[in-house]
Amino acid sequence: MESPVFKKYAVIVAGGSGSRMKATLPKQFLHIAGTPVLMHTMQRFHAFDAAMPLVVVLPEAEVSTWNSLCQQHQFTVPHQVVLGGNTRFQSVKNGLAALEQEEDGVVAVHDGVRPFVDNAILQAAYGTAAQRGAAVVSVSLKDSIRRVRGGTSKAVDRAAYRLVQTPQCFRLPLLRRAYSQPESPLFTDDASVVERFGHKIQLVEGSYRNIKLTTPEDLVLAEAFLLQEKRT
Ligand SMILES: Nc1ccn([C@@H]2O[C@H](COP(=O)(O)OP(=O)(O)OP(=O)(O)O)[C@@H](O)[C@H]2O)c(=O)n1
Ligand SMILES: C[C@](O)(CO)[C@H](O)COP(=O)(O)O
Repeated sequence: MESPVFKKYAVIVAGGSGSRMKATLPKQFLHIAGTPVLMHTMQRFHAFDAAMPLVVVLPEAEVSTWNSLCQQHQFTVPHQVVLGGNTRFQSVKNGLAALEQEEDGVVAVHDGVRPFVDNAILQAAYGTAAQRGAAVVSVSLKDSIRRVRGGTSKAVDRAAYRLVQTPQCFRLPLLRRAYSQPESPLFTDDASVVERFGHKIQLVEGSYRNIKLTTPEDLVLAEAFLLQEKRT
C-alpha cells in the first residue's frame, strides 16, 4: 500500500541527565569519533530529509553547553531548541508544544542518544505511521528471558516479546491528544502513552545497531560502529 504523503517532523529528546552513564557531562554531549552524540543523531535525521523541522529538547542548564558545542563544531543542521522537563514524558510534551501551529503531519519522537538510526528505519517508521497512525521500531530478543516473582524465576517464551527502540512515529494530532493525558509511571516511551489513549501500535523492524547509549560500555560499541562505517 502507498503511504499517504504527510509533512514530517522530529522531536529529538535530549533533556536527561544521563545518570547511568556516570560521566561528568550528560551523555548526549559526550564525543564519539570526535563529534557529540546529539550531533550524530541529528545528522541522521537531516540526511534522511533535510527539509524536516527538527525540535531538540535540552536540559535548561545545558543550553549554553549545546550552543558552545555548535559553535566549536560549526554545526549547521537547522533546529529549534526547547527546554526539557523532569521526566521524558514532560520533555516530549514540551517538544510537541513547539509544533502547536502545525495542523497535521507525522512526527517522530527519537532519543537524542540513539545516534545509529538509519534511513531504512526512518522510512519504515514514518511510512507506517502515515498509514496506521502509530509506528514503533523494535527488535526481537537475542537472549533468553525469565520472569521474576516472589524470589523465584521462570523461563518465558522470548518469541512473545520485543525490545522497543526509537524512533516512534505518530500522526501529529494523535500524539498531541495522547500527551494531554495525565502522566503515569508506566509511560516509559511514547507507544505506552498512545496505547493508553486507545490507539493500536504497529511494530516496524529496528536494528541491533540502533542502540541507546545508556551505560559506559555502550560508548565503546558506538566508537566501534563509527570506525566500521568510516572504513566501508
Ligand atoms: N527528563 C528527561 C529524561 C530523559 N530524556 C531523554 O530521553 C532519552 C532516553 O532516556 P534515558 O536514556 O533514560 O536518558 P537519561 O534520563 O538522560 O539517562 P538516565 O536514566 O541514565 O539518567 C534520552 O535521550 C534523554 O536525554 C529527556 O529528554 N528528558
Ligand atoms: C524510549 C526508550 O528508549 C525505548 O526503549 C526507552 O523506553 C527509554 O527508557 P529509559 O528508562 O529512559 O532509558
